[in-house]
Amino acid sequence: MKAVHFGAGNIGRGFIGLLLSQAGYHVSFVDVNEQVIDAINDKQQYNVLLADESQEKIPVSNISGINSMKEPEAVIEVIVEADIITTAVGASILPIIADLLAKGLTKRLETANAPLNVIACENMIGGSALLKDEVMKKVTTEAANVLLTHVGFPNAAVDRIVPNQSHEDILTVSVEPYSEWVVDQSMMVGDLPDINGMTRVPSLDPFIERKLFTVNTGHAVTAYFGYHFGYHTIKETLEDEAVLALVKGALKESGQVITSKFDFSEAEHEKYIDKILGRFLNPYLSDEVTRVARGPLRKLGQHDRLVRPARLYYELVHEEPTHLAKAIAAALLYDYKEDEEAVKLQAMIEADGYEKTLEVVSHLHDSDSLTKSVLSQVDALKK
Ligand SMILES: NC(=O)C1=CN([C@@H]2O[C@H](COP(=O)(O)OP(=O)(O)OC[C@H]3O[C@@H](n4cnc5c(N)ncnc54)[C@H](O)[C@@H]3O)[C@@H](O)[C@H]2O)C=CC1
Ligand SMILES: O=P(O)(O)OC[C@H]1O[C@](O)(CO)[C@@H](O)[C@@H]1O
Repeated sequence: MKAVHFGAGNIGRGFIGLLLSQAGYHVSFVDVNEQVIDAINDKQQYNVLLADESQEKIPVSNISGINSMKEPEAVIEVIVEADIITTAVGASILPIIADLLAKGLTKRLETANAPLNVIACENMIGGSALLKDEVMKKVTTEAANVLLTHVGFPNAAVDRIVPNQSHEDILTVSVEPYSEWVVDQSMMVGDLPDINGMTRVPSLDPFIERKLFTVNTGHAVTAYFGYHFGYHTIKETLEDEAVLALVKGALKESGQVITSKFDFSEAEHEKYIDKILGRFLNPYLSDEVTRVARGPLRKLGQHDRLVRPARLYYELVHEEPTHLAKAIAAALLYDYKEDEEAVKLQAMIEADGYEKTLEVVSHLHDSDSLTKSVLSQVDALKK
């Protein structure tokens, strides 16, 4: 069995590539990072280290790598032969990889018509659907009609904390022991063999929203407050009782949205939140606030982890989400110079002010209650 995985980074090597290899697939990693691809081809194996008291080392083998900048034709060839395709490249990169995917899938139609699933494993709602739209824009109408029936793009939620790595061997990756990969069964085509660690569900919405608006909301809120108050790591930030209270406040607000929208009880959701806070405090992981805060323009997007739960809170709970608004304010103040999106965000604020920036980045208008709430929290944080 053959798998093609785009993105040999932290989640690629530490989670999806690991599970696919364990399930018996040969994994062809596709990446633009020459050093990583050369190392994969040179060593043909790497280790995943579990960040807990066991420090278990899991060897991953039956792998190869392709540099898509240098060998696009080789990527097309592996797509032709693939039994499954996955990605973990970052939401903003999906439109870029759609180009090679479209070429590979078009060529595949000439020789093979076995069903295929393409699963985007990114932190966003509807990642595979977005990738599908991008691919469909790049193929002929004739090919698009065949792809619609032969290729599934099931949406997925992926959850495993994999921080920045600092091992001597560039392929070694430390991961938290916990992991969850949930895939929308209704969007799959054909018979995909069982993959240990992948759960199929009839509808993904409750799982992706619960995950994005708890794990990712909680993590992002911690990171933006952590940066604002001068902390370096997530754990250090949460050890400050005052910040922990702010994070818990934000999770209570997003939690009310989740339990109002979906069939999770409040008690069950409280346990879910506690478990996540425990994961953030894992003493065996050192996770920098600047990694978790990365990409503030994406994270301030209207459908993402801060603004969407805050807006839904107004709609469903009919109150002001003060903690989420404060977190959005902290995100607006995020000025880390080595983060390209943070630099752009600060340039926008400098040129046009907070209101206009919120309108462009988060689709919030100056008359929105959330805008007013965020602006007053910006003033409070700046004092
Ligand atoms: N690290 C984590 O804890 C988690 C990350 N995620 C999601 O997984 C995705 C990947 O995140 P990470 O693995 O942390 O990032 P990463 O930066 O470690 O890995 C991304 C990889 O994609 C590669 N890439 C960039 N452009 C490419 C292109 N055009 N073609 C092929 N490869 C390309 C990069 O070189 C890099 O190796 C993101 O969407 C993230 O939100 C989801 C859950 C957990
Ligand atoms: O910041 P991104 O790219 O959304 O992805 C990383 C996030 O995903 C997580 O693993 C949670 O799933 C956290 O580590 C982090 O908040």
